[in-house]
Amino acid sequence: MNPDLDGAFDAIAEVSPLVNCITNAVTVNDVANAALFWGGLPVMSDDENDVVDMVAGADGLLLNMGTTDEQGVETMLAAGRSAMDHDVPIVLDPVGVGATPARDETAGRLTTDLDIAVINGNYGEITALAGETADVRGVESVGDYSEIARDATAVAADTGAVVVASGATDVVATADRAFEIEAGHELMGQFVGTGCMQGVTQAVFAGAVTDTLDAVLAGTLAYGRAGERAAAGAYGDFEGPASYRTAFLDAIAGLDAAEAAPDEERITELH
Ligand SMILES: Nc1ncnc2c1ncn2[C@@H]1O[C@H](COP(=O)(O)OP(=O)(O)O)[C@@H](O)[C@H]1O
Ligand SMILES: Cc1ncsc1CCOP(=O)(O)O
Ligand SMILES: [Mg+2]
Repeated sequence: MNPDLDGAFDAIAEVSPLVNCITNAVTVNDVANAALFWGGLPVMSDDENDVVDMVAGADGLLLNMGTTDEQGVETMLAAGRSAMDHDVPIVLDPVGVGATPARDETAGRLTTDLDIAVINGNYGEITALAGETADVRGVESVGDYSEIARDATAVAADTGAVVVASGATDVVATADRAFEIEAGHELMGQFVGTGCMQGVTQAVFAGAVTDTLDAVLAGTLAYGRAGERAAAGAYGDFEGPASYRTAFLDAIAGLDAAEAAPDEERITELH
């Protein structure tokens, strides 16, 4: 199956979803531009005095815990409560969960106290959230994850979120369905920020497309296709990972539903 890319791109053009991102200091600019280039409106409010009101009028909230601290977690919880009060979908990127106890505790608080619409993490992070043994070094997923679909499903069942486990093959799971998405390029794993930009991609798509699973399948496929089109040179020549990053951002900006649509089916429903 392939998702309704025409519907998703039209919805984003119509809504121009405002997405408040509380995100890490490493990739914040790439996250803002990825949101803008898809057709959303990014705002990076992270002051508790401001963010509660900002989220009240937003279409999406991204919580990326890459460089958060104690105050940052409280701000995320306040922003998340505002999102829940105003039916704003929350996307969680549990960066580095499984690497330290503090990160495990933060992810536990966010998933317990908030009603999360989408969790987008790499294989190691999703496996750690499932309570299974994971090998997360800093923010990198290392190790072998042959049970990733089972573990993503367990996280979905536990939290009610649509779960995206990113890797060479992305896995998307709800409590009762799971999919593999074959899209993307290995160059996407060779610079910092593609996980973070995938998180904000979910927030833009979920901020415009009513059904969260439809939004995530379309957003995940489109994101991978942007990586492929850039790798194919459709957005200019590149010399290595740094210039590929620029081509990749240009691909997000340039991609429309027709270019995002692959020639063959890329999504397999596992169950
Ligand atoms: N070898 C690969 N082949 C295809 N896509 C990849 C590959 N490595 C990473 N990606 C893509 O890059 C994005 C970020 O994934 P990942 O590297 O797992 O996240 P993170 O940066 O959070 O560790 C995802 O869309 C993923 O599909
Ligand atoms: C390196 C680093 N350290 C804390 S957050 C961060 C960025 C992680 O980015 P991504 O998960 O997109 O690779
Ligand atoms: Mg990541």
